[in-house]
Amino acid sequence: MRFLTSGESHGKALMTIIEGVPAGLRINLEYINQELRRRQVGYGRGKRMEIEKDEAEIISGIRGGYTLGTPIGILIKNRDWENWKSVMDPEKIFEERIVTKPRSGHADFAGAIKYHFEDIRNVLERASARETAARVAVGAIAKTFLSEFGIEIISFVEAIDGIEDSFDINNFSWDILKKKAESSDLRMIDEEKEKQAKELIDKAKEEGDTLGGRFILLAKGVPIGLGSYVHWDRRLDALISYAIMSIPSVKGVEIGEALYASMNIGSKVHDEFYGEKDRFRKTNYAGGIEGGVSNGEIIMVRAIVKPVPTLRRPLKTFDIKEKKITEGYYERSDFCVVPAAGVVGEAMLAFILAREFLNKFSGDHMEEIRENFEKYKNYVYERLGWKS
Ligand SMILES: Cc1cc2nc3c(=O)[nH]c(=O)nc-3n(C[C@H](O)[C@H](O)[C@H](O)COP(=O)(O)O)c2cc1C
Ligand SMILES: C=C(O[C@@H]1CC(C(=O)O)=C[C@@H](OP(=O)(O)O)[C@H]1O)C(=O)O
Repeated sequence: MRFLTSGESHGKALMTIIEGVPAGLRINLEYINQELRRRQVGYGRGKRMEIEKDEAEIISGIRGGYTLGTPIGILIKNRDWENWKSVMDPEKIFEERIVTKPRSGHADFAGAIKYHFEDIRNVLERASARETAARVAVGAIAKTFLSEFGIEIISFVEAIDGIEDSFDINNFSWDILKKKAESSDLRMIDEEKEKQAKELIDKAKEEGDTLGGRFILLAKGVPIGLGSYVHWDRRLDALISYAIMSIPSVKGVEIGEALYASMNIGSKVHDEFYGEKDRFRKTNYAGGIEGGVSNGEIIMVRAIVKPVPTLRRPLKTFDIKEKKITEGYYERSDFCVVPAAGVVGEAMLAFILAREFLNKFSGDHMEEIRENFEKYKNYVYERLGWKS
């Protein structure tokens, strides 16, 4: 399974083609749109989200509600394009709106030099995280596929700036976590902490600044044996890190409680076997992956998100036309994107897990994959002495 996306932030639309989705998977368009909405809302978003109302248009690969096994094409229109038609004209250059002042923290500077552009807009249009809407549509399909095999993914915000929620991978309720994350627009679990974080975001907004934080992704029901230890580019932890790190503004990825483990002795952090079907390990500091292979425990990924770079009180910049240090510029921006980035994280994790699941239990139709999976499940039960 693979996908490509195309589209500029203020262009006509975003597009994606997902290839390798097996035939016979039931697709619910409303579910895709629901996922797109989850990415759009979230405390700390700016004015652009008041313009956009992301909706997926299925172009190909799905008929009568089921996948055909052919490439799936999806289109998401940019409502804001109406306001940018002339600037984004594919044929005429719009001289009056050329951007020559790179914003620190964006691809603006390095991108303009790398691609020989005089107009930084050529960089920022594609480097923009607007593209992540297309990824979320892909993720909705991956999640639909995974749910057929009892695999579920959730995310929540663990920290905004210095305000931290506490999370214990060894002792938490999946249902409570999921419900709390979904019932709030900052996706934090502790109500008091969330209140404090919102106040901090409001303050940053007032002062023309931005905030970062962390989100956590959890995947439950992942079978033993996705990924592999046999080659560097097949390790599941490496594949997941790559995918999560590709999200704009994510600057760090941690699998399980790696930082905690690095500061503690081995006997405290390696997950001893307990042996029961409902509690096979005593702890899950490894976050469900050992040696690059899923071990049947909940997969845990933590992502570190930087404060978004466009500031209402912009930093000094180097004008690439005038070739001198000057004042930066500001149009509009989000103030905090940690909750939205978490939803994109779910999509990327879902894609990697679906792809690796298909690598292991491959088939052209869902029925074939189901058969392969059931056979393997029986084998695992037998190996571990469990009753099915
Ligand atoms: C959903 C989402 C929305 C974002 N919105 C903004 C924004 O409004 N303003 C901004 O400066 N950066 C925003 N970013 C982050 C930038 O796209 C990102 O920091 C920039 O492209 C540089 O990439 P890097 O941070 O990965 O190095 C957003 C990121 C995400 C995931
Ligand atoms: C459009 C989205 O996010 C955009 C991501 C983004 C950036 O620099 O990454 C900058 C902003 O774009 P604009 O300058 O048009 O307001 C965000 O709104 C989106 O998430 O759908």
